[in-house]
Amino acid sequence: MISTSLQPLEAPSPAFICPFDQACSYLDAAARELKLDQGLLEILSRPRKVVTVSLPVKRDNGEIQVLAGHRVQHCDVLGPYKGGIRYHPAVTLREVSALAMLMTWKCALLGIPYGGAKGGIAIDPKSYSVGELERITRRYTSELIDNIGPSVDIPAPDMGTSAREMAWMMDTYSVNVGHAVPGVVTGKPLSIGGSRGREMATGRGTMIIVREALAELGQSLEGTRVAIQGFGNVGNAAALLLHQAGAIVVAVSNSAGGVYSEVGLDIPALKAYAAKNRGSVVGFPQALAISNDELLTLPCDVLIPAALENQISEENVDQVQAKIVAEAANGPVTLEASQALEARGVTILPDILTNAGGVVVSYLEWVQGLSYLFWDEERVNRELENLMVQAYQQVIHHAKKRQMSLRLAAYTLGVGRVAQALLDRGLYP
Ligand SMILES: NC(=O)C1=CN([C@@H]2O[C@H](COP(=O)(O)OP(=O)(O)OC[C@H]3O[C@@H](n4cnc5c(N)ncnc54)[C@H](O)[C@@H]3O)[C@@H](O)[C@H]2O)C=CC1
Ligand SMILES: O=C(O)CCC(=O)C(=O)O
Repeated sequence: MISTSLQPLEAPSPAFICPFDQACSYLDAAARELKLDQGLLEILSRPRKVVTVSLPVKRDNGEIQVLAGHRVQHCDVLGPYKGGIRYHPAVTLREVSALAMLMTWKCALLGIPYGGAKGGIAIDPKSYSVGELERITRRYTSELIDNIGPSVDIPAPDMGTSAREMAWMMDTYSVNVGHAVPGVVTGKPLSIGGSRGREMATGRGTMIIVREALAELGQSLEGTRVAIQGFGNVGNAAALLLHQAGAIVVAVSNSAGGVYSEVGLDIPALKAYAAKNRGSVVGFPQALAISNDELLTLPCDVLIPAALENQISEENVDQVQAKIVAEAANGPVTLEASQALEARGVTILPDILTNAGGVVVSYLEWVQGLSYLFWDEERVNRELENLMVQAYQQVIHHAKKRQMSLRLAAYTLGVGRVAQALLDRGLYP
């Protein structure tokens, strides 16, 4: 039997919030601020290369499924394309294109020499066996073989993927070219050239940016009440580091639901519980069950969406009570909701800054690999801390100087650097 999940590129329903349109709106706002030439804006509005491949996969029961695998390369004017690979049922070409564009601005904002890319396959990894996931990942890598490489495009983990998938990608690429090429991916296991600190890096970067934003308000992490949506690689690490720094993590959730404790959750115990329950926090003792919707509107100081896009929208923005929203996920707050929150004086720490810790340590992993010299975790964390704080200071300085939101400031800095590089290179023919 043959089934297919190839996704047609037809227009979505009107209620759909298109992540690519949202990304382009932010780009337009930055372009207006920078007074960018229209032609330059057109170059930046479109991905340079869009690759969609058909992936026939034999399921364990003998069924043949044909999946669609995407890789969108937005811009490589500053260096090789860089960005994660997402396995999630909601993956579409539009979403991957938006996320690729965000990667371009993120890398430029952090001052790391990469362009932006993203990849994805519309599957729920929990519905596939490890063997099936390995076959899918290897086939996807083989299909992309001419489009990736350590100086061309360097994938990394994103939602639904981890060091395990990166190891399969590295091995498949290496076998295809005939020698070991660790630099083709980052976020690898330590045994094949991964970096210490990469697993916690996105959560650590989020903790650093929240800490800096609180300091700006004369506050500290100690005693700050935090709610976190998503308890995967990013949410889980952010929760632990914030807890260790003295914050009170009152609620966390995953796709199955959430848990709440007025006095703060015991995060190490919750991590251990989730590890035994396929990542789910539901049913954790000494906590009240809450829904994902309730988590977003709880009274707290800092709300950290660390799962999917469009979680705070016109539908729930009026009920959000946090004073700071730290976007650990990519695109978790819609454009309209951002404007409503900003009008109420809520600080939004934008995704391209807040979740940049992952790609920063990916860069450090790549640098270590290229120099055949590996650092201890303390050094990795120190370099991460320096780059994150420096980027935060640039954003806050720019926002104050130009009287604009942190998001617009971050975009203006990122887009401005990419535009300047395009001009200096003679428009990148
Ligand atoms: N992994 C990384 O290094 C980076 C990830 N990000 C972004 O962070 C976000 C999360 O990524 P990861 O933690 O890597 O993914 P993950 O796959 O490790 O974890 C995702 C978490 O979100 C939960 N989730 C899924 N749908 C949900 C829903 N509707 N409501 C509540 N929770 C839900 C899952 O159950 C899981 O706990 C994504 O937006 C990703 O693009 C950004 C930068 C780097
Ligand atoms: O680590 C990387 O290269 C990419 C991380 C990523 O996909 C992201 O920042 O959204």
